[in-house]
Amino acid sequence: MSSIEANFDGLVGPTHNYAGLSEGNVASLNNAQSISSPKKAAKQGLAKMKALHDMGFVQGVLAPQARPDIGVLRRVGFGGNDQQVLEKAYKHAPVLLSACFSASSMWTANAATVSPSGDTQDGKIHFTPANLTNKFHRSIEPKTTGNILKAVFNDEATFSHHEHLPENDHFGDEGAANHTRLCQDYGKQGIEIFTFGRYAFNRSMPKPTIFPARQTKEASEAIARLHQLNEKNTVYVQQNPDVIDQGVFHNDVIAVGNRNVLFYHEQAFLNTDQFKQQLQERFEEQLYFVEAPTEQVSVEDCVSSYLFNTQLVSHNDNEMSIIAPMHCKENEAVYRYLQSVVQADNPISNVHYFDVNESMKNGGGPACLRLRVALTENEVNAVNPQCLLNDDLFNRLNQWIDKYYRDQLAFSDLKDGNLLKESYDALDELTKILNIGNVYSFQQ
Ligand SMILES: NCCC[C@H](NC(=O)CCC(=O)O)C(=O)O
Repeated sequence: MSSIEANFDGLVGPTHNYAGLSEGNVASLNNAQSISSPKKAAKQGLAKMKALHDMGFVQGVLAPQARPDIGVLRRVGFGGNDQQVLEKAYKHAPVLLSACFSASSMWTANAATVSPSGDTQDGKIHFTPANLTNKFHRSIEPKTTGNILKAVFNDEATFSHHEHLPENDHFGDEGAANHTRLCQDYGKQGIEIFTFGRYAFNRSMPKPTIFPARQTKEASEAIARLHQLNEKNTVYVQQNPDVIDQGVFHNDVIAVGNRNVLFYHEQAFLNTDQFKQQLQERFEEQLYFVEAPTEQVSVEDCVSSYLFNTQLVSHNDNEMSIIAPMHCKENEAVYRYLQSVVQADNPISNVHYFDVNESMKNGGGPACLRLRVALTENEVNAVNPQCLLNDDLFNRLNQWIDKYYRDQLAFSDLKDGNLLKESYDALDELTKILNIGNVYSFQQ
C-alpha cells in the first residue's frame, strides 16, 4: 500500500437537534426548531462511513463532544443540580441551552486543520483544532476536540498536536473546511490551499456585508507557521465575499480539491485567474480545473444541493469518485452538470449519492462530516486501531446507537435530565469502544 487519504467522520451525538444557531448558514436557519432524529442522523452518517470502507478506503471514526455542556451553563451562572441547571436555562436562556446541546461536532471538517507529513519540515503530521470563534455553540468545541485527536493520533513520533488559536474573532479559524490540498501522491510534498473570508487587521480589504466571514487570513497564516509549511507550497486565496453573502459560510460549500483536481464554482474565489496561475506554477504536472459556470449551476443551487460539499476520493492514480448528497440527484441542473463532469476529460468517473439529510438540514453535507488525513503505510499503523472502521466496529456502533439514541428530539426535551444521563452514559461507553480514554470533562 502506498500513501492514502483516510477520512475520519464525526459520529453524530445523541443530542442532535435543529436550533437555528448559525447565521449565514441558510439550512440551519430554515430548519430552526424542527424535530430532529438523532438515531437516524447517526445511522445515516455511519452508513456513509461503511460504504466508503466497503469501497476500500481507510475510514476512521471520531467521537462526538459531550452535550449538554453543563460546565458552560454553570459558568454563566445557572446553579443547583444538573436537572435544576437545565430547567433554569430552559426558562431564562433557551437559545443558550440549545447551544449547549448542539451536536455540531459531527462536522469534523471543522474539527481541525491537518497537514500531512509530506508538507511539514519535521516530517510529522500536524493538527491544530479549530477555535470556531464565530458561533458560540461551536466555540465550546476545541478543547475536547484536541483531547479526542490526541487519543486517536496518539504517537508523538508521528503526530504533532498544537493548541487551538487565540479565542477571538481576529483569529477565527474553521479548520479543514477552508483548507484543501493538491498533490501528485498523498505521501509527497503537496500544495496546501488556505481560503479565508476576510483580513482581521486591515479594514480596507474586501469582506462580506451581510453574513460573517468566519475565517481570517491571519488565522490561516498562523496555522501554516505552526505546521512548519514551506512558503513555496502554501497558497492563500480569499473567498468571494459575494458568495459568503449568499450562504457560502465555508469554502467547502463551493470548492473541493483532491490530488490533481480542483472542483469549484466560477464565483468561489476572488482573483480566480491569479489563483489558478499560482497553483499551476507550483504544481509542475497537469492540473485539472473543473470549474462550474454560473450559467449551468447558480450559487443558489450550490448552496441548496451542496454540489461542492462532496468528497472527491481517488480509487487509484487515474480514477476518482464524487461522494454527493442525495440533494444533488434531486436538483435537475446540478444532476445534469454532474453527469457532464463525469463525461468530460478529467479523472472524475463516478458519482455516488448518499442520504445524509439529517445533517444537511443543519447545513452539513458529506464533506462537512469528514476530516481528511493523508497517511503513509507506517502512519496508518500509528493510528489508534480501535478508531478505524471495520465490519465489527460498524456492528458495535449500530448496536450502541440502538441502545442509547432517541428516535426524535424536540426543543422541549432539552430540559429533561434523563437526556443528559443517556447522553453521558452513551459517550462513556463509546470511549471504551473506541479506546480513547477519558476525553470528556464529565469523566475527569
Ligand atoms: N461544516 C458544516 C457546519 C454546519 C454547522 N451548522 C450548525 O452548527 C447548525 C446548528 C443548529 O443550527 O442547530 C455550522 O454552521 O457550523
